[in-house]
Amino acid sequence: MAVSVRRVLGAALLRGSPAAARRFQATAHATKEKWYAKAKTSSFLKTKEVSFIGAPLAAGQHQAGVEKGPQSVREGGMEAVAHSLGWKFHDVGDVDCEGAAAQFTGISAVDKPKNCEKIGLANGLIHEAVKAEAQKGNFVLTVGGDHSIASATVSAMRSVHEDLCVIWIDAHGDSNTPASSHSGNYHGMPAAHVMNWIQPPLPGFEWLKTENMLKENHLAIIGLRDVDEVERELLRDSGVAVYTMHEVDKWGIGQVIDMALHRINPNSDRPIHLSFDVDGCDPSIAPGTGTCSRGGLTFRESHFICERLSMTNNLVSMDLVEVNPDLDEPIPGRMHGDCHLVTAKSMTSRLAVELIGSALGRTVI
Ligand SMILES: NC(=[NH2+])NCCC[C@H](N)C(=O)O
Repeated sequence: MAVSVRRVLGAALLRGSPAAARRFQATAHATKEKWYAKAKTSSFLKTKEVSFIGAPLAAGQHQAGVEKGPQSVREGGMEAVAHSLGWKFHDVGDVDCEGAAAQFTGISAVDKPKNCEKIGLANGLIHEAVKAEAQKGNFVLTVGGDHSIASATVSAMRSVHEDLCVIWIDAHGDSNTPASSHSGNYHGMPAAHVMNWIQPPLPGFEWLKTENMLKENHLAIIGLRDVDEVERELLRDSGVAVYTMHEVDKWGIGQVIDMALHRINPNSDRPIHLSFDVDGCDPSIAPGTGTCSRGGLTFRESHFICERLSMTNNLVSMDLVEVNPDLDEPIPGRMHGDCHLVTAKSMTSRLAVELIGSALGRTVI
């Protein structure tokens, strides 16, 4: 570490910029973080082991195919990538979302969200699986499925880590209540639900306890550009730290992440969960998802988020959601810089594996 800092400092001085060198030194000192993520795990983890949980839930939206997300990430080389970064990889398998949902056969007690009881039952299983893996002290990687699963994963992580804070990457707020939602789709509601904005309690979600919900000021959402009217008011009036694409344009992703972390984790002493919706990325790099929105995060901005969070040494878990292989586009051709361990067949699945790699500590040098 010392060598690399000196090298960069030296380079800055050689370029005749002592101010830049001082700035670099100040940042290195202030963040108290190591520059190489590869060798370490989060200070909140007991092991350098990833638990991979497949959560093939599709009932929170209407496009078929998103249930194939976990398999596409597995086949895309996830295990090999994790191994190359020094992690043991434990594939827990897929949660039986369909089986759980099939247990509800009646007519739903509510109009909105659609499929409420079915999603609640499936999410209950996901919640238990995530909690069990987190209790072992492993890094928990849950691959969706649609973003509905986040109320299960966040509350499970929160039940193990009381101080948990969450970075939520998304084109959408996912902060609708049944009353504010136009679509009635639950994948537009999990953030609101896990912050206890939805009353009365939803049928099927009896496992979701108030003590495992997230405080508004422990959530930061980044990448927004497609928000519903009432949802906008809800977010504006809340304590959630919201950074839309406007803020990303204005400040750059580096500043935005630092501001977000400062809001939700000011003393860098809280464990962090990353809930990454691939539709936060621009459709030009992530076309295989159900609710695309133009003007999203670039390839580098998306990776920077994962790299930066890995470097905090506080990242304990991650969701990667909304990859829909049926809507995806083929990879146009291999490039020299492509990692040979990533064997995904289509663009968005490939991006998902690569982003998880960055969150697990992949660095250029
Ligand atoms: N996780 C997602 N892709 N959410 C999209 C939500 C879209 C819209 N705001 C809705 O509530 O229906």
